[in-house]
Order: sequence, then structure tokens, then C-alpha cells
Amino acid sequence: MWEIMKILHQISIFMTHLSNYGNDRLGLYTFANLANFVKSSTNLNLQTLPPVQLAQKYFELFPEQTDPLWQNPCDDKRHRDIWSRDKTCDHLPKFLVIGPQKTGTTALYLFLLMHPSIISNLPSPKTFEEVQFFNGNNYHKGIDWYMDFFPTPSNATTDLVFEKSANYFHSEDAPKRAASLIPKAKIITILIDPSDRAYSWYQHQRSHQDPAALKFNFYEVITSSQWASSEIRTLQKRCLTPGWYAVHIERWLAHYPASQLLIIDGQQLRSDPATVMDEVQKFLGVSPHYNYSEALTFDLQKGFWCQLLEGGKTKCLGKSKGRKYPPMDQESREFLSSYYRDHNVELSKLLHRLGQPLPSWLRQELQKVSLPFLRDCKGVDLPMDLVPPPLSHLEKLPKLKKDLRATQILKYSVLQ
Ligand SMILES: Nc1ncnc2c1ncn2[C@@H]1O[C@H](COP(=O)(O)OS(=O)(=O)O)[C@@H](OP(=O)(O)O)[C@H]1O
Repeated sequence: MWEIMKILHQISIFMTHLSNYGNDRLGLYTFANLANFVKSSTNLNLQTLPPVQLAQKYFELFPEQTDPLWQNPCDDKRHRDIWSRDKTCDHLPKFLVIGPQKTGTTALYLFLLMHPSIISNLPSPKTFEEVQFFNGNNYHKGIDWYMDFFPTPSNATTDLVFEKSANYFHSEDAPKRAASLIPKAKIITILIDPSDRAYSWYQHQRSHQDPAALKFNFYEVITSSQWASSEIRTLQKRCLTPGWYAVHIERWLAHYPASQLLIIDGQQLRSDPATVMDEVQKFLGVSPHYNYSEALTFDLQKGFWCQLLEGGKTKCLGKSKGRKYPPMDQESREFLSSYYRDHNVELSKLLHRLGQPLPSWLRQELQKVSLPFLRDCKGVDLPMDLVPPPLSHLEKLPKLKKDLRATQILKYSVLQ
């Protein structure tokens, strides 16, 4: 029951909950008594509307509140105590694999599932193994919707529930939303050369019959101008922007401490997954220690590391992971090296600040920085929002809070 009361041209809105998590009726009781008091002791005219109209009125007055930010109901002991008995705090993930897409996130997902104490979400009918809660409209379905994806762990203290949604990485909203709901969660990201990631995404879209990917070659897509059709520009954006690694990681670091973030070298995950999985286990603090050297085997036919099953059989990822396609053409490779140059420099500084080693692909890219023959991406008439900001400008940015700086970088590239 919601009521609107006008006092001296101001609108006061009293909201009561028909029931809350604990079926606590104190709100209703207080509200009914307050309304009785106002009716009997003043000349004020109390008005009400049916709930949906009242909600519309409310959001007209407070449009900023149409975008909620869910907090963890388990954080406050008073709330936990009144929570109904069929709700549990164990249905929230302890860690997230955030992507970006095409870096090996499904391989990591499969390997994690092999661990006896690691449990993933239940599959989504629409997005399969990914829940995709924090990045898009699913977020508005609320935390009960999200928590229903997680099974109750058999041992809540030692088992680790997780989810991987590879498009959280470059989402503007996901870091803020995730940190509000699961601030103690650990975050895992995987990085490969952003040029290879872009090409893999293009090939992914081709095999999903994206008309732009079928009609235009990779170079045409990544170098399209602002006058290109919207379908080609959408594809171009999905190829290019997730690879602005430093910008996206800074956004996560504005909401999570660096100690909760693990950055995996995707090339190493592909070539030496057992070593990476040891690092992941250490980071997660999971027990028992699982021996991935014995549990994984290189499958010659697939050309990738796979799970070793009993009897020597292997369980590999399906055809959509590790696709066969021709290597990237030299022209595109050079364009992308130039395009990502400043972002890669920023990434190397970021990794240095975090005390993390540089992956080999990044070292190679940094060596190219001064090469005169690199095709200069700035000569290409890219759409405004895809022009990478020059490094000199990043240096001049005021020392803002980390998240603001990241936003500033994005804004700059939009304005340029
Ligand atoms: N073990 C193993 N098996 C299969 N594939 C592997 C493996 N390790 C890494 N990779 C690389 O993972 C790439 C797909 O990445 P994602 O799983 O993140 O893609 S997706 O965003 O979920 O669609 C996929 O990209 P493509 O080669 O372009 O298909 C692989 O190169």
C-alpha cells in the first residue's frame, strides 16, 4: 500500500511493504497509525492511486530510481535474522569469471567444474551456461531470480559456487552491480592478444550467420567508417571495444580491491592449463588441491587440452570452441596492432602497478610500438566512439579516482 500526501506543495511518499522477507508487519502498523493520525488531527487531504499507477507516478518523480542497485541481504545480521527460512545466503557466487568473450572462458569453466569443491550455476534456458545477470536486463528481475540459479552447496564453508558470464568484462554496469551484491567475491579475467580476440569474435559471428560478418571481410569490418551500416558497426564495436583491456580492468578495480582480481594469461591457459589451474586454485584458496596435470590431456584431434576420462577417452569442448578458420591477414594484424597500441601500453602499466608479469603476447606488441612500418589506424576514418585515445592524452588526464579516469578515457574517445 503506497500513499502520496501533499504538504505545502511538496510531495511526501510513504511506502510500506505488504510483506518483506521476514513477513514483518511493523511497517504496515506504523503506516496505518500515521494515516489515522493525519486524518483525525489535520485538514490534509490524503490521496491514493492503484499500485501500478502509483508506481508510474513515483518513477516519474524519481526517474533515477528506475535503475536499482541490489545489495546483499545477507550483509546485515538484523536482515538475516528476519529472512524467511527457505532463503539462504549460500545461493550467491563466491567468485565470477567475467570474460572477455573468446579468451578461453569456456575452457576455464570446464576445468573449474572438474574440481570436487567448485560448483557452477544451473544452466539458463536462454543463455546456456551463462546467467548474464549483472550486465543487462536480467538484473531487473531481482536477486531472487539470480539466486535461483545456484544450487545449495553440500558444504557451504568449503564449496565454492561460481558463475561465468563472459560479457561482464566490458560492461559499464557489471562491476558496480556485482560489488554491491557480492563485494567479497573474487573476480577472474582472462586476457589474450586483443587482436586475436577481435578476430575470434568475427569468426564466431560468421558461424552464427551474422549477415555483416558473412558479407564483409574482417579488415572491412574493423576499419568501417561512421557512415557504414548499423549492422557492420555493431559487429565492429563488438570486435574492438572489449579489447580496451586497461579501461575495463580499471573499472573493475574501482569497485574491487586488486587482491580480489586474478588476471589469467589466456595463451598460457591454452598451452599449459595445469599450471594456470594451480594458480587459480591458490587464488581461490580452494581445497582439496586438485591435480590437473593428471586430469587433463592434450587431444591431438581437437588440438586443445581436454578432460581425461576413465578408459583414456577425452571430454573436449564442442565445435564452437577452437574453431578452424584461416589465420588473420597481415593488413588487419597491423591495423589492430596500431589500434590497440595505446591500450596495450596502458595495460602494461596497469599490470606493472599490480605486480603482475606481462603475458608474452603483450611483450611482443610492446616491441612493435616504435615500428615505423605499422599501418597507422589513425589514418582510417573510424567512427568517433571507436577511435582509440592517444597515449599523450591519457598522460595528461588529471589524477581522478580510478573509475572516473576510466570513464574519462571512454568519454574522450567519444568526443574526439
Ligand atoms: N582447451 C580449450 N578447448 C577449446 N578452446 C580453447 C581451449 N583453451 C582455449 N580455447 C580458446 O577458447 C576460445 C573460445 O573462448 P570462449 O570460451 O571464451 O568463447 S565464448 O566467449 O564463450 O564464446 C577458442 O577460440 P577460437 O579458437 O576462436 O574458437 C579457443 O581458442
